[in-house]
Amino acid sequence: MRAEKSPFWHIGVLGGSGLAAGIELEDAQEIEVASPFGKPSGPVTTGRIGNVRFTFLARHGAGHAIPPSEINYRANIDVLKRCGVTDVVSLSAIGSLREDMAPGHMVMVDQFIDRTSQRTNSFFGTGLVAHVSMADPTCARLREALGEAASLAGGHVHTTGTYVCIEGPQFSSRAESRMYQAWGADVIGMTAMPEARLAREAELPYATLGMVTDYDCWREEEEGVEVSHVLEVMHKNAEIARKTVRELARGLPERREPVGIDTALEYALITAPDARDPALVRRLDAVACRLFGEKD
Ligand SMILES: CSC[C@H]1O[C@H](OP(=O)(O)O)[C@H](O)[C@@H]1O
Ligand SMILES: Nc1ncnc2[nH]cnc12
Repeated sequence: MRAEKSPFWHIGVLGGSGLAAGIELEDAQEIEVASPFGKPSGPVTTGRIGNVRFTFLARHGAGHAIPPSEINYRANIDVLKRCGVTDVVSLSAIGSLREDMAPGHMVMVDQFIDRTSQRTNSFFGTGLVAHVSMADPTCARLREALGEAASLAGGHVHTTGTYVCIEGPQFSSRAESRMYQAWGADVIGMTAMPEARLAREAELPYATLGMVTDYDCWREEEEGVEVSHVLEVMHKNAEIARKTVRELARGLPERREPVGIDTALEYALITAPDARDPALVRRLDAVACRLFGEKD
């Protein structure tokens, strides 16, 4: 595993509901990548759009077989890092908690509220403790490039939004939906956490392109959310999502300048070297390759 990031863009794409079929890539190759954190959601597909490399992984697996709580988020992020990705884009179906974020719109999520309770949310633990900052959980540079690309692809784009991540798999009650509004959340989903936390620990800039599929259930006149309706909207939007990825590839500068998130672990490790668990350190050969990987 190379210790330093490539000076060229390599975007990992985590495809969500309605996007398991992936994105169109040149010279595409499907690869099974093993992870010390267990089984990822499936094989990755790696290829190019112009000069930019993309590696795609369907987070719910083939045929959407894996529910949000059972996704092995650690293995998915580890595998993307192992493939050498420099940045991660998440494509997600979301419910809207605001009148002006209508079904069909795109939201460039910049903040999260985490309501999940059953997911392993860190690569670190006993024998190697780390505390990374999550003050700004998404990468402003990547988010802006993705938002620009989504606009060029014909999307109606909201440039910021707070995403509340629920455990699911059930949708929310009306009381919960209104409570999330009162908390200041704009959109709702079930998968961005702990994905965004783990990306940060793996020193990978992360951005979510949320595609609004429904108004959740806070509106009096609205029936509850139905999956068939969510998927119908997602299938209509899938082409815009794929076009967004192509526009992103076109819009990125040829070389990738480093960002602060590339060194997020620099001051995060607190465990003294002689108190570290060597087995845990070995498992972090990709996630923390800059610190524990083989030197070139
Ligand atoms: C199919 S509706 C609920 C489902 O859709 C979203 O998934 P993803 O973020 O992977 O697109 C939501 O978070 C739920 O998992
Ligand atoms: N209303 C909603 N709640 C949670 N996850 C969703 N994904 C799409 N719509 C959603």
